[in-house]
Amino acid sequence: MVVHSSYFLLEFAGIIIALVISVYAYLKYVSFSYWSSRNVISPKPIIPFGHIKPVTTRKRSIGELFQDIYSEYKKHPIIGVYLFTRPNLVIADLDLLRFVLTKEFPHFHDRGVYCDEKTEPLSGHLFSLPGAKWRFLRNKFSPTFTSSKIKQMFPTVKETSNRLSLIVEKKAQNSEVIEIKDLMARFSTDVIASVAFGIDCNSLENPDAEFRAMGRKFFAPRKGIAGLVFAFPILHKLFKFTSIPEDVTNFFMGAFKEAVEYRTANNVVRRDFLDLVIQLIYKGYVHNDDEKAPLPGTVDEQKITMDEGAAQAFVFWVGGFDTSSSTVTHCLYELALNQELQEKTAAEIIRVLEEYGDVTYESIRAMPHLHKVVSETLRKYPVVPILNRECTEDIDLPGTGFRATKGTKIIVPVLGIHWDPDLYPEPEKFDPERFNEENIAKRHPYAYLPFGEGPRNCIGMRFGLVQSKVGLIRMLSKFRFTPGPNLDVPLIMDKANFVQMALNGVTLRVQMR
Ligand code: HEM
Repeated sequence: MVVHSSYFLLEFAGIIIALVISVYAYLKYVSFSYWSSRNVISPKPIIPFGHIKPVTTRKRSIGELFQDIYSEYKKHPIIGVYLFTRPNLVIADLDLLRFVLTKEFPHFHDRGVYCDEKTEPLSGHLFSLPGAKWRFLRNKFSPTFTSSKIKQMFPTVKETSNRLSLIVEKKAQNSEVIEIKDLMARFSTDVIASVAFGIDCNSLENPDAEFRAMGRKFFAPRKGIAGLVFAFPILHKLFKFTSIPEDVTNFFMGAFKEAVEYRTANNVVRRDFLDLVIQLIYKGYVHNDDEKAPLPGTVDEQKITMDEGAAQAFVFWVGGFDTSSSTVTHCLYELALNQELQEKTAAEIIRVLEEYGDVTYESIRAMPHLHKVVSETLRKYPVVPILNRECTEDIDLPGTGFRATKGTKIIVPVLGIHWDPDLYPEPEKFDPERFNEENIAKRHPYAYLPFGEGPRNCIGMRFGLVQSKVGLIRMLSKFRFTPGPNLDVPLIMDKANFVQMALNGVTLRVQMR
């Protein structure tokens, strides 16, 4: 009996060892030889992580991982990496970036991220949709982001910024320390909730408002699986992982449908994103700015569904609130550390506000220094630290000898490029003059990618900039910021978050001017 069971144990151990050796050999000689067999330079992978181990152990964020790889291998135009066993191609050469993002966009028009409209309707949004469906919706929605449409939404941004100012004023009168990141997230939550869902959620006064709570929940890192599902979107389908927590989905679907029904039943017309989405649902196109109905046959009148509308309102919220609030937060942080620059920026703002009477859409354009400061903020802290694309049709990548085949995953290391000392000397230095006309002209246009590039760039760029600048104008025209006692200098970024965000918040002391 004893002899039998020890044979069994030995056999079992032998099978396990043989299995482990076979898997190891397969990974090493098959999976992880993908790049070497195609003569593409690749850092040595760690089995079974490939190159993603520092992210899974929270030593580096995903943006920092690709920054490290770019910095070390940037003399090569393309670099092969593995996210676990999944090959991804990093593009390090700026001309090649232009080729992928713009010139040959039809070969790279997808992101290759999870999207399953049937089981998760909110996942069918512009950011993740592939192919013809993306093109259809991007064409439908582009007219909703023109400057004249954004101008119509300006009063909402301005009114919300007044409320922001009142809240900060109470703190400034006693020279209190405030946590800027959360405050700004509440400001942009209120703006987006109003323009995309028609809801006055007032998270500025009520930090626990449901909209804000749902935002926190959606952006809370989903432990363990985030890196895996980014590398293998198929896991969503296999294991029924949803990309959005169920209660977040129910909340947004409900809020959107209720708002649409209320406006249509009561004939309410407000000049905001929701109104434009309603036009796309009921008419199939948005009115021209001159408000004349288009001639029959001159526009595509194919309507969008309620679910498609809800998914876009959702992505405007996801794409709009954290990006803008992080931008304002990082900017105030840098200005708190550099009082001279803060005074210079405030002086321009105060002078222009006196000239225009108040903050207006036009007054923002009269603040070139503020624009440089915001540009440098987005250079040093690109909220989206990598871009990604998927090759949708085989094509040779010029100057590399490599043919990208359908399905090849592409990564653009934005953080690495923005911190490249050959492009931006002393990259850790905050210097808005990098964005004066002369310096911009000297740089490659693809050396600056905070909003991406090409036909699939950020559709909300104008709105994001307006919202961020109005927040800054309100803050800097009335208040002075200095570092708070617990401020991390330099900022420590949250390694678990895809977007660039300060781990411990940004605490600044605020005083009246
Ligand atoms: C400072 C603010 C913002 C930053 C830094 C930012 C950044 C980005 C970046 C880097 C991308 C990817 C572009 C690419 O792959 O080439 C993107 C895509 C997108 N953004 Fe923004 N964004 C901001 C504000 C907004 C706002 C306010 C909205 C909506 C109201 C928005 C909606 C979107 C959407 C829908 C996409 C996907 C576009 C597509 O694939 O067609 N973003 N954004």
